[in-house]
Amino acid sequence: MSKIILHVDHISVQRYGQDHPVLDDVTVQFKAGQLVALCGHNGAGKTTLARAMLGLIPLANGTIYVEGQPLDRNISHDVQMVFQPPMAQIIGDTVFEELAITLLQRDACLPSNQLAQLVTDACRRVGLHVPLTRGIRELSGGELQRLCIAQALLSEAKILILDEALSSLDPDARTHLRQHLRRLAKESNTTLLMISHDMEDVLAADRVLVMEQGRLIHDGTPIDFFYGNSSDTDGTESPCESFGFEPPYLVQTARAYSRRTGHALTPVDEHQFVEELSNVTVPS
Ligand SMILES: Nc1ncnc2c1ncn2[C@@H]1O[C@H](COP(=O)(O)OP(=O)(O)OP(=O)(O)O)[C@@H](O)[C@H]1O
Repeated sequence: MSKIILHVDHISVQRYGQDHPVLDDVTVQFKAGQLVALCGHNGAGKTTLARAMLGLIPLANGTIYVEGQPLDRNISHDVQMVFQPPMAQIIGDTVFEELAITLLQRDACLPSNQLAQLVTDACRRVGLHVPLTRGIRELSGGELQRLCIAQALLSEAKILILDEALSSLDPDARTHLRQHLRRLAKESNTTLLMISHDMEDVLAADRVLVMEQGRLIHDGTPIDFFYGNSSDTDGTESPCESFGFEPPYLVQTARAYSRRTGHALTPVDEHQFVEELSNVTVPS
């Protein structure tokens, strides 16, 4: 069983002049190697939770532990965030410079041939296929997002927070990068916390967290979230709908099929949908 990397233990955050806490007694644990989606309507407290996990916000109550140690300034490099807008975190002039700076911060004596290889590998891992000499200002929005994710992965953080980091990508690039992130989480044993309003992002995650008015109100798998009790074929609302989100087209189609035929399908991607459909026994 993978170990607990980060433990948010009953934390509350109170902003000056506000009656209600912005985070209200939030408790959640994160294991290594998971892609976790964090969703919630505007103002629910998602970014505040992320910033608290980075150690950037004073807590009114509770403690955050990273690998069992209370979070403080000395160990906050274990948690990294891809900020919005992405340019806010860029220092270098070219793709190579940007990634080399991060690598050299880790090991200032890296030989140049190894440095070049590691930069090339980092770009490949996130699907950034541009010359390493390309100027940062010449990158498209999607390429810049990939560069920021590559940089955050090179920092060897144990928890990487992506706050709406896929939002500027076109739908194809978004689908591709989502699958990539899922693989990266497993391969590098990094926990990726993806803050998103996009239900397609949520569908691709291993786990779904939902926040409302500063509280964590749901923690489960995408199947729980989108299909609820999988034996329901009578149109009962799923948690996704009851929290006020619109399920992705794939989920709506599968649920319509289940209601109409009485065969409960719970796919989270197209391949699974086809497989589940092909296993349905049709009465002769
Ligand atoms: N620096 C601040 N000072 C006072 N209140 C703040 C501050 N930052 C955030 N808030 C308030 O805290 C609440 C939660 O904000 P937060 O940005 O965490 O929500 P969110 O879920 O990330 O929202 P969104 O989806 O709109 O980005 C909001 O009511 C917001 O107005």
